[in-house]
Amino acid sequence: MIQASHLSKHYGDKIAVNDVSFTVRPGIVTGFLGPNGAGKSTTMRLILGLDAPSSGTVTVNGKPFAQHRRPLHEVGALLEARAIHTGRSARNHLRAMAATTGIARSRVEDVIDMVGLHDVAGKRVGAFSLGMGQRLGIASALLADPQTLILDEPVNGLDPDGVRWIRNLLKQLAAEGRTVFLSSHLMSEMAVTADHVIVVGQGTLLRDQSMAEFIAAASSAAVFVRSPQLPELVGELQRRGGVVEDVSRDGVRVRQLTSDDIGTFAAQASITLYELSPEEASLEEAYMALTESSLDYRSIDGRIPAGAASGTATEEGTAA
Ligand SMILES: Nc1ncnc2c1ncn2[C@@H]1O[C@H](COP(=O)(O)OP(=O)(O)OP(=O)(O)O)[C@@H](O)[C@H]1O
Repeated sequence: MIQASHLSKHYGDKIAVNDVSFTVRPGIVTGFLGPNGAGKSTTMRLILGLDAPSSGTVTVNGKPFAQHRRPLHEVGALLEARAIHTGRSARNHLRAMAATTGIARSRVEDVIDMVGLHDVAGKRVGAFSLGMGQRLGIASALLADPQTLILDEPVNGLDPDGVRWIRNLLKQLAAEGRTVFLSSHLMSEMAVTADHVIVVGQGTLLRDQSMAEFIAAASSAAVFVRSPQLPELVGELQRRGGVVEDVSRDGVRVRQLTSDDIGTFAAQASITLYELSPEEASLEEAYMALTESSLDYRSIDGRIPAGAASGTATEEGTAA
């Protein structure tokens, strides 16, 4: 469990994190969302004791990270943009980490297998692709079998196979009762990975709620219906209090009635339905609606300038 309480971080007069309080619970995947510069990486660094808060506190399993006797057994982390320029092989890199943290050598082979690096474990890390580097970073994070995982943009640089692999891995780790906290700009992926979302904008907490609640709040509460008996259906639904919009040859959008109501009323009037779809916003739509006003890097024509694009280009992932 990660608990932030009135956490703030200032760099000179720049407020990176502004009085943020939240709890990241075990057993689920929690997504950390926000525009570029919103304070996500800073918050993660504060959790890991890599930076000191200006005020407030943040604890992992009840204590500040640095006060744990064996911190790497408590928290595994993958942070962005710190390349490992080493002539060592992946296996030797992990063995060196294991030796300095009192972890059995056999565990190194376990994590190599777990992250799918078996075929390249003898290869020099400096020659790794971005995706291989990310897998090595994840292996490093998992090495001490920690209860809590903090991952900054873990899917960065992974191919579709790698993205699916990490999604399943994170869900499995959460199902084992671990705390999993990850940031990503890839909304479609976050939507299918995270159960809960914490959204920040310009350093402040904008939302802390379940994925389902976050999406439902942005959804229109309309239902799209298709029927070969559209005129009869429209008449029936209006009689029952439905507000009917966008009638076309394809179908109709209905408000003020639920999909259950519409299905029941259509059946009672012996009207055939071909489709009955509650209209739900995507995570991207929900996120954009919330953060539109807090984008730091909007240029005048609305494009994100080069260098501020989502997903930070890292050469290789690494573990804290
Ligand atoms: N060491 C630092 N010195 C000065 N300002 C900093 C420092 N670290 C971060 N900042 C500033 O704090 C703000 C938050 O940055 P942070 O990297 O935490 O955002 P982020 O949400 O992780 O962004 P991204 O999605 O681009 O990774 C930014 O305005 C950034 O420029």
